[in-house]
Amino acid sequence: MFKVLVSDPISDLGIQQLVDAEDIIVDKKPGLSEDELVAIIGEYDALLVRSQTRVTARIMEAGKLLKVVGRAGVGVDNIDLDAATQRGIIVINAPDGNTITTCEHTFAMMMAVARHIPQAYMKTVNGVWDRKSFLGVELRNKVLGVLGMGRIGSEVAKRAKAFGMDILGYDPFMTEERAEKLGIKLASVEEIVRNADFMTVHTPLTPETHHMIGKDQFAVMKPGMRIVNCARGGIIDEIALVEAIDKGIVAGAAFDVFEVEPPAKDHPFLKHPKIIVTPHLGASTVEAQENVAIDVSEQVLHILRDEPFSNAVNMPPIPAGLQSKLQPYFILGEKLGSFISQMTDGAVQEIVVGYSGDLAEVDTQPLTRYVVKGILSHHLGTEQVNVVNSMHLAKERDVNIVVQKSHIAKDFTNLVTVSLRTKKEERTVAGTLLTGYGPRIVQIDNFPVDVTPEGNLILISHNDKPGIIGRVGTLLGTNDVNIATMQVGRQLEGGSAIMVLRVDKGTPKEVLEQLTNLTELNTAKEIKI
Ligand SMILES: NC(=O)C1=CN([C@@H]2O[C@H](COP(=O)(O)OP(=O)(O)OC[C@H]3O[C@@H](n4cnc5c(N)ncnc54)[C@H](O)[C@@H]3O)[C@@H](O)[C@H]2O)C=CC1
Ligand SMILES: O=C(O)CCC(=O)C(=O)O
Repeated sequence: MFKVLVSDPISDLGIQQLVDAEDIIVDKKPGLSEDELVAIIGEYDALLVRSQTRVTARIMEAGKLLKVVGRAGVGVDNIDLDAATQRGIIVINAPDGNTITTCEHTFAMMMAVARHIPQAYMKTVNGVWDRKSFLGVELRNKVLGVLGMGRIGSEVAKRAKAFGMDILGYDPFMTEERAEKLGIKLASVEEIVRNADFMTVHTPLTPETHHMIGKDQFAVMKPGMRIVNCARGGIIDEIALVEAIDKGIVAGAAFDVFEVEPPAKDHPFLKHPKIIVTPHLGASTVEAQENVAIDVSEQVLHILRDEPFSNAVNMPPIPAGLQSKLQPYFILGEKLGSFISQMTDGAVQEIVVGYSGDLAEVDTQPLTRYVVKGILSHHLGTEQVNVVNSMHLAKERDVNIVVQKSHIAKDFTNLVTVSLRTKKEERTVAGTLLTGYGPRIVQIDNFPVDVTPEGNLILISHNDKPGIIGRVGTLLGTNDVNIATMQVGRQLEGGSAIMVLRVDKGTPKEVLEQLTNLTELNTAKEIKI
């Protein structure tokens, strides 16, 4: 017998298959505190949550029998994934079941902000017949900017076309071919901000998307823009948005999500006449709640019964015999993927992974998953990508993956080479495991290097001229960025060269910009591993 605890309000119909299963006992106990959960979780094999329960390390520590945490929805930001992975608890989500519902909520919000529906409703029910204050705008012939063209963003774009809108889309994984199929135009964030009349965000919240619409973007924004956020609080800088509305740059905003939920009582959105809000209702329809509960219950059943399952967010499927041989390479592969995705610009089209030397002899499929995970995590967020789903996510985004093997690894017993082809460029890194020293990057493009892929790095491309290293050192020093180690690689004296610096902390954007302005310096990128 397995025991399943449902700790959030989850559709009864959706979990019926669990209730009906002869080998499962389901307990529904919504609204428990962390302490209360810690006290009872020890007797359960599975925990089913929506977004209210915060599944903390303490809860998982106390869940001695816990095999799986099921999230009835997409975002798993309420679950401590590292703690789950450390304890071998599988976390699964239901990524598809609420796509259409959230897309439709986005439209409800877009229409409501275009026509002032909540504000007009409030006046009307309060007895004021005001037909003058609420002049709206049409969606027809307007430009809609969609940031994040995944499941929900793509559905929004399809429907916006039916409203006669022109769509500009931005997504690091969007290729020209997919954009053409969807009938949208690819654009940069800046192009969207400068040209769109409406803008909607559908990305996860990652370090890269945090405040991706902030002061700088509002400064160049097309006046009269209307903004919708039904994805995650924090993608749009809330304070900067209020300022932009008050300056007359933004005409209105509709938010379903907040940086802190629920928002404080004095949150500036709550009393602002041009901002409309809903309490994270994007996925709240009968259909979506049934869908996600059915999906997640099905997978929980499979996991408890030791059957093949899908939608794991954190579990690496490693064939037992290969575990010990490949384990150290998993770390190397993921680091190479993370490094190359941060050094490369443009929408990813192809990933070529080469295995040379001893590695050519073994089944490297699990290792490729780690490389792809490292690449995709930079754009999709570490919470969403894992070695179970990385290949699937790449395929979903039309990213071609090529694996090459060679028995000869010049100068090394083993070498993993990763090349990334994007619309803009093709870049390469190669790495090896040095016995006793761990992972090393030994090649960046055509330059031989010896870099430990760890911590805060700055990758600089420059011309090999006297004085450049000194200028870089002085600039970083005056900006309080301390260099721990430095590696320089070049092919020919006086030719193009690269520098990899390890610094003690993150490098501010302005300092990277100042670096690129130095004579003989071409690019400077921060890489965090
Ligand atoms: N309000 C609500 O109740 C709901 C909110 N959501 C949220 O909506 C968001 C989107 O969900 P899905 O479409 O299902 O996810 P998805 O994973 O299918 O799509 C996200 C897309 O964002 C793109 N992206 C990542 N970084 C980017 C960047 N810097 N710039 C532009 N695009 C970037 C990714 O490439 C990906 O294609 C998620 O944050 C999810 O948690 C989802 C369902 C309900
Ligand atoms: O369960 C909910 O209502 C939240 C949905 C959501 O934000 C998600 O699925 O990411």
